[in-house]
Amino acid sequence: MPVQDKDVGHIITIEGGIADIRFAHGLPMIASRLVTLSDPEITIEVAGLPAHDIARGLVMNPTSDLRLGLGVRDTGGPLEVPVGDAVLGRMFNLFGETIDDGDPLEDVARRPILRDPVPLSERRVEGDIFETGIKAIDLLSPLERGGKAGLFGGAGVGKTVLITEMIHNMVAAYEGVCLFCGIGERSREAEELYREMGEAGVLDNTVMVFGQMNESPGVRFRVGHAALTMAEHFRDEQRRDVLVLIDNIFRFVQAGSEVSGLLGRMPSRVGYQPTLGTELAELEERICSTDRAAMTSIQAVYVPADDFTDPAATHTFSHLSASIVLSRKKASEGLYPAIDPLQSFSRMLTPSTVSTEHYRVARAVRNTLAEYEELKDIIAMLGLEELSEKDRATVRQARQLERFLTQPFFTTEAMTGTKGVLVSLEDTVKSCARILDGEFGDRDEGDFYMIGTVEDLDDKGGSDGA
Ligand SMILES: Nc1ncnc2c1ncn2[C@@H]1O[C@H](COP(=O)(O)OP(=O)(O)OP(=O)(O)O)[C@@H](O)[C@H]1O
Repeated sequence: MPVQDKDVGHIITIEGGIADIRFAHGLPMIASRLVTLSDPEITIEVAGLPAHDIARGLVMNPTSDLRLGLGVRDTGGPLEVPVGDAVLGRMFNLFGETIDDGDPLEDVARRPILRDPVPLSERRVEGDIFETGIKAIDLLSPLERGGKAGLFGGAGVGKTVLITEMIHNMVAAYEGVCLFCGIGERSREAEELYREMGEAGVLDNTVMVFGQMNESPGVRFRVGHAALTMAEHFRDEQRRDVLVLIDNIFRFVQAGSEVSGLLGRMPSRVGYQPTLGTELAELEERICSTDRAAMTSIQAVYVPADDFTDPAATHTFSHLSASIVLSRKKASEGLYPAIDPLQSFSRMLTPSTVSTEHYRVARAVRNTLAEYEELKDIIAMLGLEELSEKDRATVRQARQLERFLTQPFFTTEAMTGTKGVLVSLEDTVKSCARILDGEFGDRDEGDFYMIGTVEDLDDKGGSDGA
């Protein structure tokens, strides 16, 4: 389509990642995609209209190629990304360009990255458990098919490892489409994940979208929406279930805060943008299940300085049906996955949704671990010997359970030298019930470390029921 003069403006200021563009004949809409009349094109997203003839935009690409006076064209709508079967097995950036080594996509349907969430009346709550094969999660914070789960933790406690393990365990058996969205993390991780998924042979059902830490705040802020547009197309047009994995949702909040700073908005609580709540809701509310198909999501959430009262963490908590909290203390003791069962929560763990036995065992495990937690102070002051026989038995069982809930991962095999295991929920429940029954008496707690089910204890020797 020939460019009409009325759609063209000129850059009048460039500052940081922000450019002001003067349009002589009418302004573009907020969130419109503008492109420079240069080669290569630079994308600018309209973020504000500070005067009757000026649009203020976020520059999505590196700004070094911009210059004053450069012509800018309004494309008349937001950024668009390709959708449909053509995206399966491919890796994309925010602009919908492929970033793997395959051929570029041509002649594919595209959809705008910004869309309103599905109305409440069309949403559906599933109520089935989504098994992960990871003992500590399936037993104590089961995920919901069609629900949203968060993996919370400070730096380096194992969020990425856990999400990669879930991909490994779930994607091969999953009949729907798996969509992975990387926001603001290391590019190396993206490349590794792509290679691993290719090797595992699950790439055909997978789409990956990345806006990593080296990219502009605008890209990191929008890439989650781009990924959801692709996911929604599978759910709505093809009626296929979708599993959306996001690493890391905190980086989305952080990008929003950077954008807000660039636009000169006054910060709010703890320096975050005043619009944190709405921005997060705009993204999270798009992740939902409908009558057409289920959209399940697992999101890693970085918790700055291990402070769980940080506004980014608390706002994210409120959108989730399950939150799995990773603890630095457990990680430092090598108890991986470093899940803190007392802090983690799932809406699914109720007598009406899980089996009676699962509920009973999960409650008993949690209570035993909670009692042990309370006894720790006394043990530190007086020593284990001062405890009553009953309390000593509780401590013994809790320490066995704590170790039993560790699990060797497939994705860390090369690092730990231990083969990964996947344990069904049924086996986890049975094993924990036997530990709670005291069947393993004084058996060394170390024997329970990094095993699958209690059947594996036989391989470790020693005497059962001593
Ligand atoms: N299940 C596990 N088994 C063995 N080691 C693990 C496990 N999980 C994490 N680790 C160790 O912890 C390190 C950090 O893990 P990971 O990169 O997943 O953390 P993260 O929480 O995503 O960190 P960041 O916030 O920096 O991205 C790993 O490189 C590994 O050494």
